[in-house]
Amino acid sequence: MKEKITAIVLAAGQGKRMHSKVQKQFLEIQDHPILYYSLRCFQDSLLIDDIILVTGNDMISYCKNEIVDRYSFTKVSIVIAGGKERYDSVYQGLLACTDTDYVFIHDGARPFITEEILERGLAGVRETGACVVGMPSKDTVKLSDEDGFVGMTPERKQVWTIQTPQIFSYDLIRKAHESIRKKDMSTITDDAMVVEQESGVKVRLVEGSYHNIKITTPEDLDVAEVFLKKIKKM
Ligand SMILES: Nc1ccn([C@@H]2O[C@H](COP(=O)(O)OP(=O)(O)OP(=O)(O)O)[C@@H](O)[C@H]2O)c(=O)n1
Ligand SMILES: C[C@](O)(CO)[C@H](O)COP(=O)(O)O
Repeated sequence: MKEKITAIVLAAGQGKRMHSKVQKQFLEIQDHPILYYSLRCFQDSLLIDDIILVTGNDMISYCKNEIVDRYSFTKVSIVIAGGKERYDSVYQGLLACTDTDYVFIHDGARPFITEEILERGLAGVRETGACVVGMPSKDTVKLSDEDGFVGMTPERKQVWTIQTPQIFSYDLIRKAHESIRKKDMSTITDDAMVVEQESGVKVRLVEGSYHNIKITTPEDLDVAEVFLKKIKKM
């Protein structure tokens, strides 16, 4: 039987670091909400069968009417409410999956994914069941000690900055979430950490792109405008 691949797109965050009235995933760049761009990529992708859109309880109608229906995102099978933390929203997305073999978990605040990134992610997840996209760090990274001094400097060629999508075999990520939810999750900032901590499975790193930024603070909007203008010219 053909395997089923689901994208879980996260749009339930408050965007506190953006300091805007409208949550950042709904801010418009080049006439479309930021959330539109990643949904467009998943909708058009030959790899993706369905999309679960996770948003705030108060934004479900908006997402259904102004995003899913308006842009005919027919692969969106359900729009559901997320939770307080990102990992709570991911968990709600996982619970909403039906007969899924692989999940692509993606930040709705990352508009610049491409079909090539999805292809690399799918090839990567087939190796062990867990794959994250990221890019080798262009900066030297230092870990601070508790007093604000340099604790250590990892060798740069081993340092990657991590993006989304993060791609998993459904059973693996679901079991890892069930297991970690009984513990302290306060240090969990991405999906791979859940698998790293709760299973012996190695997570494959594949290249995303340096364009695949997360819109987090106001200056990211300026960068996104420039990237989009460039993409539109291509
Ligand atoms: N409870 C949450 C928190 C985050 N997200 C989503 O996860 C992605 C990455 O999170 P981040 O950039 O940290 O978004 P926010 O939590 O909205 O930002 P902030 O931390 O500045 O409040 C975003 O698409 C965001 O909407 C989510 O679905 N549910
Ligand atoms: C998952 C993530 O986008 C990978 O870079 C990131 O860790 C999300 O972190 P945030 O604290 O929600 O910005």
